[in-house]
Amino acid sequence: MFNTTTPYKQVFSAIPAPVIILDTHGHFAFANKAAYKILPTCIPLSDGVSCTPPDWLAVEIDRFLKHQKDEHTFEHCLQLDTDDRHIQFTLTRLDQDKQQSGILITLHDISRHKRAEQALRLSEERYRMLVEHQSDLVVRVDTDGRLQFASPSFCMVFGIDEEHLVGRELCPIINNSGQGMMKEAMKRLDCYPTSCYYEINSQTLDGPRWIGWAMKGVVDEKGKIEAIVGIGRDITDRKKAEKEILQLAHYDTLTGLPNRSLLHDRLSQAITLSSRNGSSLAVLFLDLDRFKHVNDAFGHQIGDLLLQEVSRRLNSCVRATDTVARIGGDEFVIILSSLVKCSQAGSVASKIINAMSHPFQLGGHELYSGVSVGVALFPADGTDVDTLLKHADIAMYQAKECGRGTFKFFSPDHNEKMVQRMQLEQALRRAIENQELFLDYQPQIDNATGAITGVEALVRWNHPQLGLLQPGLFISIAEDTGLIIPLGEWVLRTACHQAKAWQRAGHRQLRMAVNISPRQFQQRGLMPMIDTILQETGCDPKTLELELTETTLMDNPDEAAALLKALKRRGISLAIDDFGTGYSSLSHLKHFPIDRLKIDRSFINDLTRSPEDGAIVEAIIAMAHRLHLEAVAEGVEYRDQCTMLHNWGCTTSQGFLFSRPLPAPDLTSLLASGQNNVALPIALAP
Ligand SMILES: Nc1nc2c(ncn2[C@@H]2O[C@H](COP(=O)(O)O[C@H]3[C@@H](O)[C@H](n4cnc5c(=O)[nH]c(N)nc54)O[C@@H]3COP(=O)(O)O)[C@@H](O)[C@H]2O)c(=O)[nH]1
Repeated sequence: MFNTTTPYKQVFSAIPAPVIILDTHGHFAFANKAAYKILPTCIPLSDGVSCTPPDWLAVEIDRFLKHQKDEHTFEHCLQLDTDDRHIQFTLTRLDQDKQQSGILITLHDISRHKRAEQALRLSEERYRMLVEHQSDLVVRVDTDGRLQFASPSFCMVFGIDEEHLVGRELCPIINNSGQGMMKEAMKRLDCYPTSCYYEINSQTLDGPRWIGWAMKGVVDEKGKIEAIVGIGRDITDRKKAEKEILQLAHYDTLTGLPNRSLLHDRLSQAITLSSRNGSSLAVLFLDLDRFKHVNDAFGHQIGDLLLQEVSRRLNSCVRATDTVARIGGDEFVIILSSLVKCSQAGSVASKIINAMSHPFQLGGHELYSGVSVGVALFPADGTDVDTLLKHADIAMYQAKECGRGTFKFFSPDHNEKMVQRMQLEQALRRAIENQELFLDYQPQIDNATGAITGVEALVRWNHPQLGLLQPGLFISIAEDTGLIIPLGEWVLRTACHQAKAWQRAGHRQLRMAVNISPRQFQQRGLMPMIDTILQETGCDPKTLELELTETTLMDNPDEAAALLKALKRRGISLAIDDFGTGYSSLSHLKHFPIDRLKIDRSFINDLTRSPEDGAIVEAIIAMAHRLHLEAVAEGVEYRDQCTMLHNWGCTTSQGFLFSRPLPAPDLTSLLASGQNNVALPIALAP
């Protein structure tokens, strides 16, 4: 029998581990303090007093004794205070003098370990639930890229039998051509084991789908990759949206051509390539001639069809490696890369002009639309994107000035002119509000009496640095930039105010002629603007005359006729300016409610020396009479010109012979000077 007075007791009392000793009958014989702490209710013995152990322990003791083993371990859960405590019991025989003298029980509190185990189990369960029920695809592969695990979603997407997936290579399943992906991922994860991402187009049971794979390396305790876990998500919709956004950002929706932004990229790349291999490239800037007219006359739908057809024709004129871009309404840019000879650019420009000269059959209409092309060369005309585009644009303007339907290479001289033009444009924007504009008035004379029957208002610009500028220098800029709209409105208002002032001063019949530019005439708000000014100034509409060029009217004859009729209804008279220099269709002319034809001064100039000019002028005057129109001669500088005109029946003249354009106060004095007329050439004097 175990003797508790033996040195064992002292030893066991001193150690911190809980220990219990049972006697040979299996009764409690001793428990140290640590054991009491754990089993205060289960070990109801006072030191030295033997008592039987609880049933659950007695069963285990029996089992131990029966099996004759040296050691027996079991776990038991004890309710201590409010806590459940998991205790591991280890039973060992105690021998004294080779006789069994008792059983030693060591206790080990494994509650914390148990809790951790349970937490792990729960967490695993949670992860399993997540993996098995989520739509993302989850795989784990070994370092050879062979599957160790795949989520049910993966098996479903790729039509794989779950039972036969372990050991299969992942790459052939997700993308046949993606064999290298795993190797690459492995290499990358080896260097940076955090994670990497691939987007792979896979053939799934639902057809081709884009899947984004986030890969993460699983490392062993030595930090070496032992597997890769991949989470895949279907990103097909995102890819589609990205493609659409890219398309919108870089391509013109109407024609499908690259837009300005993509053009910049392509041109920049082409410049880099050309610099590297020492080749040339050309930038062609194209602007359709008369596109606005097509839009106005046939509507925007036909205008759109025209732009689409133009795009097709342009593409057919260049190589597949060249770029055709649409950068605005009717503006296109072409990049011709890797030119062998710069003259090639001219050949392509000619080809384009020829392609555009053929009629377009659109929506039942046969349309014609030419194109003007400007060419800038790399590196001669510029070595960066902006300069090349700017110079090609300038060259295009020059082509337009040369009569449309042509091409021009960029020239630095022309550039100088363009720079001046741009400076003037900037200054012109401020000219109206800075009150730098003013009007001169040139008298129109009755050839029979010498009376001043009217005046033409002519705008001038008192430029703060350049001094007095004539309209020939700035009207075309105003027309091209749209500034003609506010400028024209200012001219009309000022002229009407002046007309009203002269009417008040007694010159009630004095006609005030005002030039209306093509763009002003096409402007939708023209009629309301004229009405407002007439109302505002109180000017009698019967004294107002609008001068329009033939080209202005012929651009869209039907609309022009309607507008002219509306003007006539208000009592405003109408004159065709510079007659003979534009292209009038006589059949249209008879439908226009015109009052006067102003014979262009180029015919008057040589009237006395050129029988041809004389014949033209005589014919115009005769035609005017037959059409019940008045003929007015402009640019009359010599008496004999005036005599000839009078003899042919021309009733009115305007020119330096009578008076140069005058400031309003000077004309007021002239009008007030007496007979309200100017000296007529002697031969005509009444
Ligand atoms: N849209 C607008 N156009 C305008 C306006 N004001 C003028 N203009 C147009 O600018 C062109 C040039 O005009 P300008 O330099 O004023 O020249 C006019 C006359 O000075 C000039 N003229 C008149 N008589 C003679 C002459 O005997 N010899 C000669 N060499 N030149 C002469 O002719 C111009 C008037 O021409 P026209 O208008 O065709 O009657 C000119 O086309 C103007 O129309 C404006 O406010 N708006």
